[in-house]
Amino acid sequence: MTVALHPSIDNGVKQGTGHFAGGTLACKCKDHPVKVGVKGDVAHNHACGCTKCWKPQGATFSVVAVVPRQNVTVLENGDKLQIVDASAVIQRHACKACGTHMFGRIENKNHPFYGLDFIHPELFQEQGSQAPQFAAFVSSVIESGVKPEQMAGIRSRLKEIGLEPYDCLSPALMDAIATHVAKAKAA
Ligand SMILES: N[C@@H](CCC(=O)N[C@@H](CSCO)C(=O)NCC(=O)O)C(=O)O
Ligand SMILES: [Zn+2]
Ligand SMILES: [Zn+2]
Repeated sequence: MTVALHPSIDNGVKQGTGHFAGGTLACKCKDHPVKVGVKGDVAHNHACGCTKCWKPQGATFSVVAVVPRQNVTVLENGDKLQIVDASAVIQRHACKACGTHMFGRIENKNHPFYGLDFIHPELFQEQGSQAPQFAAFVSSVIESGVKPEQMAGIRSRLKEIGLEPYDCLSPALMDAIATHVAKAKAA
């Protein structure tokens, strides 16, 4: 049996259309689902192995991407949202009833990713958003109970579906963080 990573990539990564105009994210509640509108396509979509990102039941990885925060609007049942951990860098707004994280927001204006919200594209009611590009925080799955002996299989399956595994973020994002830090130091 192949290693299960996340239901949206286990049968292969489906490419985006390249012109996704945005859509509506819906939580898992049958009654009064929380709905969040997102304008435009997502960026830096990735599989994330960290313990903090929301994953559907049984998944080892989350699939998470960023969008400009001004493109994110709560459309329906926002009263069901609560912040999972107010002390975290990314404040994840989750549905109190079903636990689904609807968007994660950075409030620290000095953070390299300030201005970007983290969202889970699998919650889009529409098809065609950017496909996952890489896998991040892969080693962190061990913190959620994956055995170290399983890591070789997980990394090789990620590579097989075209997601380069990194143990932090991708080189492009790590460079963006370092550039921000260098500029802040020079200022
Ligand atoms: N080993 C830790 C790593 C957690 C972590 O640093 N997660 C990243 C990536 S989340 C989306 O890519 C992060 O930026 N976290 C900030 C935050 O969660 O507020 C673990 O697994 O817990
Ligand atoms: Zn819900
Ligand atoms: Zn994460």
